[in-house]
Amino acid sequence: MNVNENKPLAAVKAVSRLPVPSTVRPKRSRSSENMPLIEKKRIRISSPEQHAVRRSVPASIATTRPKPPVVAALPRTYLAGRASLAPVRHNPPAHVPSAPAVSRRPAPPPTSALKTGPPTAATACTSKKRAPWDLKGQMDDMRDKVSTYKGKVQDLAGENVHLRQTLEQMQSQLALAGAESKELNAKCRTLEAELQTTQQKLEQVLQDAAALRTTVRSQEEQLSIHTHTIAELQEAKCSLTELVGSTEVKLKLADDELSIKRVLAQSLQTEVVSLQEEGVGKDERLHNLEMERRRLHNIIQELKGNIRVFCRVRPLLKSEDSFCMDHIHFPQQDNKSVVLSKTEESHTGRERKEAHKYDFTFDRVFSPESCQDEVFHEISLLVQSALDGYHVCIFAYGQTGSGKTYTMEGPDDVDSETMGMIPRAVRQVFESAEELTAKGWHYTFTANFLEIYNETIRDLLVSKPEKNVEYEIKRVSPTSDELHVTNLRYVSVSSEQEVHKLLRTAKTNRSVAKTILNDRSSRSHSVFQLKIEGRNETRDVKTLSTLSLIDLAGSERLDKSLSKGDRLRETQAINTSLSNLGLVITSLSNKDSHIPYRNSKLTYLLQNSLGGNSKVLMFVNVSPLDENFSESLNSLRFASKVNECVIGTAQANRR
Ligand SMILES: Nc1ncnc2c1ncn2[C@@H]1O[C@H](COP(=O)(O)OP(=O)(O)OP(=O)(O)O)[C@@H](O)[C@H]1O
Repeated sequence: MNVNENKPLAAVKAVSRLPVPSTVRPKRSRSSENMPLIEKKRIRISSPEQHAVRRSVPASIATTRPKPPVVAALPRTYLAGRASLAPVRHNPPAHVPSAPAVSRRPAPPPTSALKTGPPTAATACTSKKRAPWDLKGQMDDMRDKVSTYKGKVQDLAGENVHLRQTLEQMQSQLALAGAESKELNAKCRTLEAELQTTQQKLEQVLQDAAALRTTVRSQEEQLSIHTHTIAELQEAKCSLTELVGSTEVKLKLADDELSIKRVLAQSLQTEVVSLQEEGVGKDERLHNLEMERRRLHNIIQELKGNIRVFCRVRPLLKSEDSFCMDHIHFPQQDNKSVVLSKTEESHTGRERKEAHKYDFTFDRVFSPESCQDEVFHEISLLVQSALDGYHVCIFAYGQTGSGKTYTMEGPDDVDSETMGMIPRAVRQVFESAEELTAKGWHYTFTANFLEIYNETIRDLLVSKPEKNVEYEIKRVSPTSDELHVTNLRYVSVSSEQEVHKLLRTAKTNRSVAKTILNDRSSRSHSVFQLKIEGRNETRDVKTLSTLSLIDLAGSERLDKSLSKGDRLRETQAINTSLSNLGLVITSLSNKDSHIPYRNSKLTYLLQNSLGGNSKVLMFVNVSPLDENFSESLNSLRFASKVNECVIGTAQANRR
């Protein structure tokens, strides 16, 4: 631009001879000077940025943002134009007030505007070129120009005034806007604080809402459960209602039935009373019949003899196949005879003598074929007597190995068929006692099991006996006939099984002793006693009896056993006690004033069971072996003697 500034002046100097003051000659660019004024105006007005600025002003006024200072907001070119008093036609003042609202970042002025300088007098005259000599014309032109410039200056001054007013307005608006801004800031802060509080509250509310949602969910679950339960309950209620309905119907029917039955019951009650009266009479008759049965039963027993002897010959064992038993015969006519026969040679041995026969008759003879059940059948009435209040004593006598233990207890591998007299008697006692409860009888039982070896007593129910324990036979009291053994174990039993348990214990204890002391069991008496106490409270009757079941020691003779030392003493003791048993029975039979019970422990212990007030049964067990002929003969002779005895009439022990 500066390059072009001096060019018009040079041109003026070159064409004009009139002095032209350099001060009034404005510097103009050649391009600007040559540009028509209207075109310059068009450039300014048509500047799109200016249009944009003007258009944007009203829109900017609407915002609440603080307004920028007017001067700062005006484009530089705009101000520069004014400062240079450029002969540009400005927009009317009416548009100016909107200038303050121009945005802080106005659009850059057009480059053409920057390059445009104010029009010079020379450029104004270019259209009408005066001749160099036409100084007057030139002067007129200059005057026109001056007046034109004056008018412009006036316009600009007016515009300036207007702009100042606008500026003041804008400043006041700015102050207002500042105050408003402060107020708005304060409000904003308040609102921010409120917003913060609200946000906190919102967070709290959200948390609460989350918790509530959880609660709602659980409540919903519970609700669904409850709903389900309610549905079930309703179903149950429906079915119950139906049930109640049907039950009510049934109840009504039952009520009707009940009233009918009440009438029936009344008539039945009357009948019962008459039957009860009848029953009392029948009870009385029944009791009398029971007592009569006992009396008759006793008479039968007495007729059979209060001491009876059964003979039993055992069969040959498998190990005894080589032996024969031709010497024992059982006559066919009855079951009460047994015959022993033996052919004896003469002294010279040349001639054979006739066979000797020894006939024996007993209450019952059992051949080797007889089974345990058959034998027990014959003694069961006697066992029944024990429950009726009679002392009953059953013992087995015979030589060792003749079958005493088998008869009384059974074999080692005992079963229901081979069970001996003791377990069978116990079973019958308990079964009969049970049956008699219907007739008002109640029984209690006490059991003991002992053994007498070499005249000393040992408790078979005690596995490990204490040393130096004395077993003495004594009266229960000085006035009582009842006996008891000191330190002996008396076991209260209430069932057959309990007694069987005791029998097993005794068997074990006996077999232990047998091992320790060379077949001691054969040389000892084993005594099982069951004390039976009965009471009939309605009749005020009591009974007391003892059922004694005894397996005696082997009765072999001293000369045959060739015993020495301890064995001799054992044999002597056995023989003494067995012969004392015979003596007692004989004395009882002879009704002697003195009965030698005290001669042996066995007879002393059994005195009540052997005496007049008891029923005695002796098994004489016989071996089938012919080598035992003489022992068998002795046993049968002893049994015969016993069988001949008649012991006085037994009395039931009733109180
Ligand atoms: N009636 C019988 N039927 C079958 N076997 C029997 C019979 N009697 C006894 N026996 C058997 O004979 C053997 C001897 O019998 P048991 O032991 O009973 O004699 P015991 O007289 O008791 O002898 P001990 O005096 O030594 O005790 C045993 O094996 C036994 O099982």
